[in-house]
Amino acid sequence: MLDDEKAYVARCEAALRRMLDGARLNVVIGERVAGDRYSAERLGRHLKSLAKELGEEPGGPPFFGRLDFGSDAAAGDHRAQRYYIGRRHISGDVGQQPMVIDWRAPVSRAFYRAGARDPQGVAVRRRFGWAGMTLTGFEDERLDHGEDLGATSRIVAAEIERPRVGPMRDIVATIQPEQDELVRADLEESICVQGAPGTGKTAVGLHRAAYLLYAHRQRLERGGVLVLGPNRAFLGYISAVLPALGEVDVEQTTLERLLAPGPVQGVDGDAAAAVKHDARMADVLRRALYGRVRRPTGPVTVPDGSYRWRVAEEELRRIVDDTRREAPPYAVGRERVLSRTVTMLQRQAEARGRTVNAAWTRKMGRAVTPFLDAVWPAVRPQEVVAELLGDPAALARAADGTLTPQEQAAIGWARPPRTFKSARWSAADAVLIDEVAGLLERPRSYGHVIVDEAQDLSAMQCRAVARRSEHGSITVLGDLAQGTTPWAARDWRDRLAHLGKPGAQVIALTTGFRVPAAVVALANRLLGELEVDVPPTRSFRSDGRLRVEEVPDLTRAAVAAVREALLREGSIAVVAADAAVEGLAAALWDAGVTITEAGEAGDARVTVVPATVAKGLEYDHVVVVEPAEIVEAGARGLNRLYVVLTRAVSRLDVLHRRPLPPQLAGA
Ligand SMILES: Nc1ncnc2c1ncn2[C@@H]1O[C@H](COP(=O)(O)OP(=O)(O)OP(=O)(O)O)[C@@H](O)[C@H]1O
Repeated sequence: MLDDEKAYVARCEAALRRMLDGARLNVVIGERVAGDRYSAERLGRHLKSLAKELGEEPGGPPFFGRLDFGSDAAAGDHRAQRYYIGRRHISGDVGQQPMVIDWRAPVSRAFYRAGARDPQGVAVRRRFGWAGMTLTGFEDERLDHGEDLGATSRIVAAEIERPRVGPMRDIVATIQPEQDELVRADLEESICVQGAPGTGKTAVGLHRAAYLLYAHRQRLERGGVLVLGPNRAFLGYISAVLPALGEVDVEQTTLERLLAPGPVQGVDGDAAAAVKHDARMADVLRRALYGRVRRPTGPVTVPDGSYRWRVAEEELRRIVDDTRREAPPYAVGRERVLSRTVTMLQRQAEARGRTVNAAWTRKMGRAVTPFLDAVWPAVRPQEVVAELLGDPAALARAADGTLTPQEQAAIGWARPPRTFKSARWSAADAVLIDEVAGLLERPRSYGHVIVDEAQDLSAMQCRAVARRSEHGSITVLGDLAQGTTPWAARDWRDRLAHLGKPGAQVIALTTGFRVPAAVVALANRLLGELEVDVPPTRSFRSDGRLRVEEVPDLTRAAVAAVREALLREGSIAVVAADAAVEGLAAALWDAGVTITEAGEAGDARVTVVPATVAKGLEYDHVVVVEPAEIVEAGARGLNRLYVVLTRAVSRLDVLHRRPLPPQLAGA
């Protein structure tokens, strides 16, 4: 029977080659047959992108599952049909059904969701085991006989427990039913996934992106899909997943880089950052911007040949007041005031029998500009923020009743730059500038935005995301227990409101696929102290090893732990307080151990990871150095330690010289 399946593999590979050859040939023919140059180019571009998609796709097994539908009515249209499920669609011969169905196609849903209790018409579900490109075996579940292995399937368990090497991989072959529900949620639905470490939030988010692009290709290609992660190391770690699923056009970045593409030059103190990230700043900025709009004083008069046109002060006031009431984006408002004023002039001119054309309108527009600059001046967002932070009187005007005098003092610049162009903007300033830019002009709205580690976003950062998903939906991924920024969320409701999706459903994932049970138990000792209400997690994994050791020399012990870990397969990380990282890296280097930077692709199996960068990453073997120092290194230190302790897939060593934090004592 395995031989039959191997023969099918060979047929699939041949069919895939034919598809690729066909696509390439179409490019050539398409260029020749198109009637005119315009359609030749359009057709060519379309066919080339198809060929590129097919050709660029990284190789891999052609399928991972098979569904045999039963012959009763429950099977519906699929009665007695057999389907192979894989990462990509493979066409059959002309008039024949596909050799392999895309995992995202509607019929594939049963592969993930069918169970003994609800077989969905499926008689047998087959999972295939592979070693590289070689088919090594399969495992059947006779759902029609009530057989349902669920996550105890040998093949599923092997995939989840495999030692981790290199960057994150896709999980299409083993998506669990509760994950699949989130992956395939409707495009219109915004969802928030609260999940403990290793429950698959990131995996779910990335697969959801791939699913939505498949199900709503045209709409999303127009709007675009954006994935936001916490830092560069994290993005490096996840960057290969979507391309492996055939999706190369998803923008993956950090919010910081999205808002300030250049380097951030300024640094805020804690007090200033706290105020700048507070939702009240939205009000302050709005007032600062609209404080520039002035009441017209006096009429506008414009000489025009032997005539002189005039708009009275009263009328000008009405124009400005009406425009303010309509509340368009600021830049649109300016255009409106201009065109309404010119219209008034035009009416007078036409009443006098003057012929009015485009050149005349432009001339009037120029003549009205000084008035416009006085009542509704053009501004740049940086200018507004610089004035606010650099001029205490301006700040007081905009923040009166909203920020206390102390808060105003905290964000004011001690030494304002000469002009806004020479300001050294901080990361928080970039968020403020973006808020003003959003008042001036609405930014591009994506079709779907996926925000990972969203618990760490401030209210103002959430608003920046909301502006970019105004006409789309979002997937919010996070864990309240892993919040490490000073403004991290303690509950999801207010964050979802700032994200512009107050009605989004919050769904919890509670099965952990990364962290072994013994390690979960250790980390859970901290949960009670983190002041968040999150459901407990059940670890899928009973394997794994935890070692907590008091040592006289941390560096020497860390080097020894790494040496021992190197005897086995898998990635290794030494995680320590940021200040200790350099010393540890140097010691490992001296001991002849090659290391790579967190999130960088490299051959070395060992990484030294600063505690502040560890979020979202995972390694097969983790060596945590001096927990007490990690806790002390900043606010929310216990949350930080919780993140650090939950990065291990197989083995965790906790090395300490000083006493462990009391919550871990006796571990
Ligand atoms: N259904 C699954 N099958 C196989 N592996 C899975 C499955 N779900 C999750 N995993 C694996 O478990 C690990 C943790 O997943 P992921 O990083 O998505 O979790 P997370 O909830 O984002 O964790 P964290 O909160 O720590 O960032 C990954 O290696 C992922 O590939």
